[in-house]
Amino acid sequence: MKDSLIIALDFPDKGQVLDFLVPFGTEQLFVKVGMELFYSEGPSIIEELKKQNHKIFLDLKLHDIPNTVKSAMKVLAGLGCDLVNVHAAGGSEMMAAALEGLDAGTPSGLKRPECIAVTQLTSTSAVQVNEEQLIGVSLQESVLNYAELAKKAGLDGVVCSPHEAGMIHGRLGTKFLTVTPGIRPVESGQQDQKRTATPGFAREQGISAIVVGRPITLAVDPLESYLKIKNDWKGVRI
Ligand SMILES: O=C(O)c1cc(=O)[nH]c(=O)n1[C@@H]1O[C@H](COP(=O)(O)O)[C@@H](O)[C@H]1O
Repeated sequence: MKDSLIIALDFPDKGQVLDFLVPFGTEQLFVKVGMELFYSEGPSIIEELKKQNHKIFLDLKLHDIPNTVKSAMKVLAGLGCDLVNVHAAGGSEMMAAALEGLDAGTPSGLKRPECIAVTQLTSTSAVQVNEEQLIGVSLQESVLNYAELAKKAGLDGVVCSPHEAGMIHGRLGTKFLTVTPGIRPVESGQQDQKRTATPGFAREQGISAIVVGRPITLAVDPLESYLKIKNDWKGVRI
């Protein structure tokens, strides 16, 4: 997990995923399966990606009452993913229940998937936190509050933007994972993301893993884009 570049496989079906992966050959990737792909293909897509030896972040952002999240996590733990997530806004009781479900569902002899909590989505701006959520604290304070709740509940880390990761590591330690989407090389458009940063900025913040979707999946040459972002993220000069 540490220092990973996670590719968001935001595709509508398995056929497009397999086509996308061809140029990567036998390189072991860390990939993210989100709602679109999982809802269209179901658990078989996880099996397929595991067969290809890739590490998997199953991003379903669970957010429900504790009992429902616990039961759902028990099922997801059986799929053999490396990383799963919940929304921190579901609260500390829900996050603790997610872990109970994962512990209960992890097949014996296997490692429980790591579990992280989404703080404030990277598509949310500071203005939206003030004017829509009406929570009375700044975006930064809200992210830190959610991160503290996640840590107290026993989670392994959080999803946040690259701009909050340094603050979170400073308060909660560097072992607590920060996984950051909203990564945009200078030449990429922002699309719906609000709190973005370059891979190089992410490296300077000591972020645990970055998540990159469209700058790779929509690139004319996805492999070239992946390698360029990876080099920038690892600080490799070419
Ligand atoms: O949990 C996530 O992965 C996530 C959280 C968040 O706050 N923001 C965010 O963009 N994501 C996911 O990260 C990916 C980012 O994709 P791109 O914006 O295309 O790079 C998408 O699959 C999102 O669902």
